Amino acid sequence: MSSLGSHVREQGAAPAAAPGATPGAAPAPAVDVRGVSKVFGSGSEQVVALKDVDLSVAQGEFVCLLGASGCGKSTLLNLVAGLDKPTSGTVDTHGKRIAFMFQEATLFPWLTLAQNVDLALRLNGVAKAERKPRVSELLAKVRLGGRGDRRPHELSGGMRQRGALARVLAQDADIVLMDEPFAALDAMTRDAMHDEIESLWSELGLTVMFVTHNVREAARLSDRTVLMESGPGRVKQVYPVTLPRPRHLDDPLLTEQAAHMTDELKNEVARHVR
Ligand SMILES: Nc1ncnc2c1ncn2[C@@H]1O[C@H](COP(=O)(O)OP(=O)(O)OP(=O)(O)O)[C@@H](O)[C@H]1O
Repeated sequence: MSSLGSHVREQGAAPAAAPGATPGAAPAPAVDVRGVSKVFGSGSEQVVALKDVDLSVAQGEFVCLLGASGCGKSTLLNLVAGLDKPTSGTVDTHGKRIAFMFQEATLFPWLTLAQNVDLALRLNGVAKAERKPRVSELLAKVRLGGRGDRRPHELSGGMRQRGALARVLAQDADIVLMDEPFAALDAMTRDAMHDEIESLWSELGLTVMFVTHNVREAARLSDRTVLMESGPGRVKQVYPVTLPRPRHLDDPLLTEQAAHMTDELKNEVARHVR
């Protein structure tokens, strides 16, 4: 483990209290990654995707993972989701419910938006009688009220991601893992989605781990941004982002914070492509 890794652990032990938490109470952990390494393949084909990663995320915390392509961000999310197992080390999510959101909205194209959300509720064990009002409520929450009869191809990219968000909410998750969810959206839509996810996160007390290549997005959204290094993937630096919320991308203080992180990221990318 690097000394920066231990910095993460200290940070994770006592971040800002979660929205709705008892004032002064230490936030409970939602995710504990301890000494995690992940190796793919073997022999000359072997890739050490992660090495000795330590990271704690508190309940209600918003953490962004930033780093050059291939530094293991998605691998780390997959391990937290339980979709894959570490080669060594442990990942503990304390029995919490986890939902995943990807860059491409994973809506079934042959179902309407309402049916997509209904299916997520059904898979979550919600009784039929409760589902219809719940679908309407969830679509209203992501500002898609009245669009439930549309199929995914009839929606804009931003609307599809809102639909994906409604499906995430239908899963009643405590922890939401987001892998570059807004990367394919235009700047204006992305901006609106930032407001959306921030207000849902705050209202519902979600714990979010959010992968991005976009430094300003990380400064806009996160309580802490974790910069990862590549070859092998490790935690390089952790940046607490303490700017008041709601934040605005054009806030000079946010620009300043992002510039600081950009310098480190540029060094990291340059080191990787050398
Ligand atoms: N299933 C797999 N088999 C073999 N190698 C893999 C597998 N999954 C990931 N890798 C390798 O592990 C490393 C980390 O990949 P990962 O996708 O986690 O990085 P990333 O930081 O999310 O990249 P990007 O930003 O480009 O999405 C890369 O070298 C990748 O090629």
